Amino acid sequence: MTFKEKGLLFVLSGPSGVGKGTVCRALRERGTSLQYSISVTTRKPREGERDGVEYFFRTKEKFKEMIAHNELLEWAEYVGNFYGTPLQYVRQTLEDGKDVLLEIEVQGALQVKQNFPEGIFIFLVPPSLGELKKRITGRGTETNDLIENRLSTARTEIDLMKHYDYVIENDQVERACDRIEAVVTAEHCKQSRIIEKYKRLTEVD
Ligand SMILES: Nc1ncnc2c1ncn2[C@@H]1O[C@H](COP(=O)(O)OP(=O)(O)OP(=O)(O)O)[C@@H](O)[C@H]1O
Ligand SMILES: Nc1nc2c(ncn2[C@@H]2O[C@H](COP(=O)(O)O)[C@@H](O)[C@H]2O)c(=O)[nH]1
Repeated sequence: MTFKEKGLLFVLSGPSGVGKGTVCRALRERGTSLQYSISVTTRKPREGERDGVEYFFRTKEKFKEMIAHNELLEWAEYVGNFYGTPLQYVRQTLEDGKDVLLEIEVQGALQVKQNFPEGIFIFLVPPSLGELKKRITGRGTETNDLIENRLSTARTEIDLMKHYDYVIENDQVERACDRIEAVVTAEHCKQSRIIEKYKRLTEVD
């Protein structure tokens, strides 16, 4: 029997405006081994966002069809829009032995945890709630109402961070990236030790 080495699934969540997207972009620029899943959403593209790059932008009807056909690993309604992770991309990439990073909100992350408990769950936190408000307001992409809505959702999300394996502060983008890379390295070491042990225990004399 062989022990096929699959990729690891990392899930990054955190309140709106904490800097998940910024940190993921910085990680990409570093050229780590992580692969990034592109989510499907029913929200309208922001200025500069392109279909198939930041998101696959779809209608509510199409999104519901994807749910009905079991095409999503997880999905959630977040502040009036639907978001979901295409299952096939994640499944195939992990099978190919590559790590995947999902940048998703908390309800979706908890679904992944139920269906894929071997995933590694990271929660990104801001230095303070005041700083979070400053960041989401400073981004200038949402109306005041939506900002308030996202900030009140943030409080509920923070209550759920106890379900995560790691809590990482995004005080500075490069430092947050270092911490995430340290988690990836540690999880790989753990995995290698398990595989090594398995091979030794199942070796034929
Ligand atoms: N460490 C940081 N220090 C200061 N500003 C930051 C930091 N990280 C991100 N920002 C800024 O905060 C704002 C929100 O960042 P970003 O859009 O990446 O957040 P997000 O968590 O992906 O939000 P959402 O969940 O709403 O998509 C951006 O203007 C970004 O430049
Ligand atoms: N459950 C999921 N949440 C997702 C997914 N893709 C993104 N997100 C999260 O939604 C909010 C809002 O994103 P925004 O781009 O509108 O600011 C944020 O927390 C994202 O992480 C997904 O596939 N599933």
